[in-house]
Parts: sequence; structure tokens; C-alpha cells
Amino acid sequence: MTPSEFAALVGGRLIVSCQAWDGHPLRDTAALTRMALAAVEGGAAAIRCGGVGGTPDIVSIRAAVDVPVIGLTKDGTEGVYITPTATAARAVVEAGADVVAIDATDRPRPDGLSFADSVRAVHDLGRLVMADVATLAEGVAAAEAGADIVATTLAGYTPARPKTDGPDLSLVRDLREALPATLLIAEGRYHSPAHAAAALEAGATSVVVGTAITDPAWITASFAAALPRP
Ligand SMILES: CC(=O)N[C@H](C=O)[C@@H](O)[C@H](O)[C@H](O)COP(=O)(O)O
Repeated sequence: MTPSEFAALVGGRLIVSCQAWDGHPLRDTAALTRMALAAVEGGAAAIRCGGVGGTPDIVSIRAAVDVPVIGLTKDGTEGVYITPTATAARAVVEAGADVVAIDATDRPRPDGLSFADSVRAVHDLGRLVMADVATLAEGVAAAEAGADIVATTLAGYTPARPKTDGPDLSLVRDLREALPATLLIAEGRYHSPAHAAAALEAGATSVVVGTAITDPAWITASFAAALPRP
């Protein structure tokens, strides 16, 4: 798939992230695959998956859905943990992802290689790279390093930028201004349909929603919190 073919499929549309942390009741490949099928039925233009469960989720979801799959693996929760090495990036491709999501922050990587090395590893295998960044500078650097897609996934999750209450729309606006022709995906704390629409208004090509759609524990807690205890 070329970047423009991917853009044609997801442009102006919703991407759903189907992941669950270790210990979460839904941390189960079969459960997350059903979640992905339900998301596609609801109109998801692509699925982002892999995460803590790693490549088995990607294999299973790739076989079940007929939309592009953005794959990743997660190794821990500190520092660079989203597809942190070139080896992990190759494994995500082998699992069947069309696009590999990779941490593109400026922090040191566990394999001592650069983000550009991971980009090369994925491009050599004929797939696209989605650069998960936290700042404007990282987004610009990721595009220069060859990323096909820049995403705001890590905004607020590194010391570089405060964690906004809802989505970090100002980073979307700044990235769009700096990178007018780049595929730009808004991701991170988009918790309502209005947030998703605001992402596109801010200049995003597409928007990823995870927790607010695929985490029933989080959804239940938000309802429960609204009720006064006797
Ligand atoms: C920071 C980090 O590790 N983000 C992860 C990236 O894959 C996922 O845990 C998020 O759920 C995903 O980005 C979607 O975001 P939200 O769940 O806020 O809609």
C-alpha cells in the first residue's frame, strides 16, 4: 500500500485502537479481535492493534478484518516502549500489519539505533511507518527521517509537553502548519465524537480513538463517577 492509497482509505475517517494492558479483563487476543470486528462494523476505516499482546493480536485481527491494520508492540511502560527496536518493527511487519507504529520521540532507544533505522527496516519490507511523536520538533524530524505518517500519540506522555486534560489539539494545528502535505493522525485522549471532529478541523487527516471506544472499564468508570453515592 502506498501512503496515498492509505490516505484515500482513512482520510476524514475514524481509526479505532483495539488494545488492552496486561491484567485488563480484555487482554485476550480473541476478545480484542471481536472488538476490532465490532469497530469495523461501526465504521472504523482502520484498526490500530498489537500493543502489550504483541504480534498474536496483529495476526488474528489482520485475518479477521478487511481494513488496513496499523500494528505495534509494546515493551514496558517507561521510555521508548512502542515498537522500540528495528527487530520489533520487522516482527510487526511479519505479523501482517500494513503500517507499523513506532515511537519517534527523541529519547534513547533500547537497541541504540535511530528512528530512521527502524523506518528503513520497515520500508525494506514494503510497509508504511506511522511515527508516534510527542512534540512539533519530533514530528518534523520524523517526517525528515522518512515516516509516511506522523501521529500525536505520545503528546503528554513524555516530559517534553504537559498532558492536556483532553486531546492536544494545538499540537495537531502546529504539526499541520509545519507539515502541510504530510499524513497527520490525531491520537491520544480523544474521548468523544466532538473531540474526533475537532481533530479533523484542526488539520488531522484522520483520528485514532482507543480507550473511549474499546475500554469498557474506563467507560463504566466514567458513568459510575457521575452518580452520587448514597
Ligand atoms: C501513550 C500510549 O501508550 N498510547 C497507546 C498507543 O498505542 C495506547 O495505549 C492508546 O490507547 C492509544 O494511543 C489511543 O489513545 P486513547 O486510548 O487515549 O484514545
